[in-house]
Amino acid sequence: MDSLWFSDICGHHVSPFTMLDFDQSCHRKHGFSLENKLVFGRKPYKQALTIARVVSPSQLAIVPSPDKEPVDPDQSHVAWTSVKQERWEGELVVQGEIPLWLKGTYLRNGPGLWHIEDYNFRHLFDGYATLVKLHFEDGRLIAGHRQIESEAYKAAKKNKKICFREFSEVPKHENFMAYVGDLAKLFSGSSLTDNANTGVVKLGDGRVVCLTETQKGSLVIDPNSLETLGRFEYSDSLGGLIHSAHPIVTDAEFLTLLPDLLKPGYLVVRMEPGTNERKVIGRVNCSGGPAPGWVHSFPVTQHYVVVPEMPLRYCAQNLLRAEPTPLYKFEWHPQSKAFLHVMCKASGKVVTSVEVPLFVTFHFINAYEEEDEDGRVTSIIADCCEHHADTSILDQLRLKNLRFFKGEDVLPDARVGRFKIPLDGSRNGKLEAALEADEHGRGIDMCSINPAYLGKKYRYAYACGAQRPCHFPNTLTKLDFVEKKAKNWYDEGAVPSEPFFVARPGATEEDDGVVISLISEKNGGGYALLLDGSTFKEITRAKLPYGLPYGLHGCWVPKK
Ligand SMILES: CC(=O)/C=C/C=C(C)/C=C/C1=C(C)CCCC1(C)C
Ligand SMILES: CC(/C=C/C=O)=C\C=C\C=O
Ligand SMILES: [Fe+2]
Repeated sequence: MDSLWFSDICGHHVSPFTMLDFDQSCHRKHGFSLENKLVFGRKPYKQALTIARVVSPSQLAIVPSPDKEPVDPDQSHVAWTSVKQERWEGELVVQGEIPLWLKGTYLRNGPGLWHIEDYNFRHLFDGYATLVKLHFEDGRLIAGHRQIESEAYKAAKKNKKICFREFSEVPKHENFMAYVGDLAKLFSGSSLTDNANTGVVKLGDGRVVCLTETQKGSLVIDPNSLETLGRFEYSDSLGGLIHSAHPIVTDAEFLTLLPDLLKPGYLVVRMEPGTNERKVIGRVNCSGGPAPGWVHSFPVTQHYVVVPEMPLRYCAQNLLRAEPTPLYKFEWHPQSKAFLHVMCKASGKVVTSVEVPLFVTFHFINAYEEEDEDGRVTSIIADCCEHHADTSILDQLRLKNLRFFKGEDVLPDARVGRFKIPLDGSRNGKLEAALEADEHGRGIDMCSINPAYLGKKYRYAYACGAQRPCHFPNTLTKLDFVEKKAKNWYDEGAVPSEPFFVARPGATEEDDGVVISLISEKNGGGYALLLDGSTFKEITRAKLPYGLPYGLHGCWVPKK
C-alpha cells in the first residue's frame, strides 16, 4: 500500500515511527539528531535535501522540494513549502502546561503539498491536503500529520502529473481530442478534484469528514490514524457538483448550500446524523445574475439560514479555461449587486431578501437574531471577515506572492463586516465595521467562536489579524464586540493558523476555554500553541520536529 511508505526528513523510506525512532533514524544515518537539527537550524535540513535527491527516486515518497521550488530559507517560508514527508506521529515536549480538562483531538486540514515532480502549483488552494492532529490527554500532547489519499492525490503520484481540475490548476492535455474529452468529463464532474483540502468536520454521529468545494471531495478519515477511509457518498439524488466549503455542523445536523449554476440560485439542505441523505429545506433564487455568488461559507441564526449572494460569482467560461484568470473560476459583477437572503429553517420559506453594499468574504463568523421588547425578531445581525469588496485578496493568495515577501505592506485591508438585515420588509440591509479595523491591524480572516454561541448573540470571536507591514495575516486576535477592542498575539516572522476555540467543560463564561493554533516559524520550525481564551496569554507551547505548511480549518473531536 502506498500509504505505508513515506520518507523521513532525510529522504529515506521508513515505516511508521515515533518521534524517538525518527530522531534515532536521523542520527544513525547522518550523524545529527533531531535535537541538533532544531538547535542548529537549517544546515542539516539542507544536507538532507541533497541526500534525498540522491537516494530517493521512488514515486511513493514525497521528498523535499524539487528543483524549481525555492529551497532558500530566506525566500521560502516553511508555511508555503510543501510538507516534508507523507506522514509522521510523535509525542511533543510541552513547555508550560496543558489543562487537564483538555481531552481530545484537534484536527486541522489544509493544502500542504504544492508540487508534483518538478511542476509547482500556483495557488495556495491547489495543494494536496495535509491533515494534522494534536491529541491532548492527561497533560500530554501527541502530534501527527498525514496526506489525505484522495483520488486526485493518488493519481498525481502514480502518473507524476496533475490529473484532475484543482482550484486553479487544470491537467495538461496531450492533444485536442483529449481536451474535448476532458470538457465532457467536466460536465459530469468526473474531471473535478476530490482533493479535500479545505476543512474537516465531526458529524453528530462521530464520523469525521474532510471537505472541499466539490461534493465528491468529501472524504471520511480516521481521527486517530488520520487514514483516509473512503468517500462520503451522499445517498440522495440532489446532484450538483459543488457545495459550500463550510457546512454548519452540530451534534444535531449538517446544513449546507448547493449552488445551482444552471438556474442561478441555491438549495439549502440538511442531513441528519447517522444518514448520508441531504433533504431540501428550501430554495433561494438569485436576485442578481448571471450566476450564483461564491458561497465559501454562510451563517445561521437559531431559526434562520442566511444565504449570501456575493457579486463575486461562479463563472462557467472560467471553469472551462485551461489557464487561470485573475479571479480563477469566478467573476466580479458589481452591477449585479449583492444580496442576503433569509430562509426560515422550519418552513423553508424565504422571509426576506435584502440588497446590501457590495462585499467580499470567505468566512462568515456568526449571526444572531435581534428582538423587540415583545420578543418579536426585528432583524438579523451577520458578521464576516470582509475584504472591502476587493477581490485582490484571492490573487494575494498565489504562492508566488506568499513565498516572496520582501517586507512590503501588501496585505489588502479587511474588517469585521457586520450586516444588519431588517425583517420588517425593508429592501436594504446595512454593512458596517463591528469594531475599528486598526484594533486588528486592518487584516482579519480565519475565524472561530465558542460553538455554544452558534446562531446566538455572542461577544467574542478569535481570528488572524495583521501586524504590519505584512503580506499575510500574522497575528492571533481575540475580538471583543462589546468593548470593541482586540487582544493580539504576535511572534515575529511566524505564520499562525486559524485560532480554534475549545470551551472548558462546565464553563459558564463565553471565553472560558483555550485557543489552539499551529505556528509555522520563520526559521523553518513550528510549534503547537495554546492561549488562554479569556486573557489571551500563552499557556502552552510544544515544538514540532519540523515546521508544517500553513493549514486552513479545524475541528475538535472530544475524547469520550
Ligand atoms: C482550499 C479552499 O479554501 C478552496 C478550495 C476550492 C476549490 C478546490 C474549488 C474548486 C472548484 C472547482 C475545481 C471547479 C468548480 C468550481 C470550484 C468549486 C471553484
Ligand atoms: C487564508 C485566507 C485569507 C486570508 C486573508 O487575509 C483565506 C482562506 C480561505 C479558505 O479557507
Ligand atoms: Fe474557509
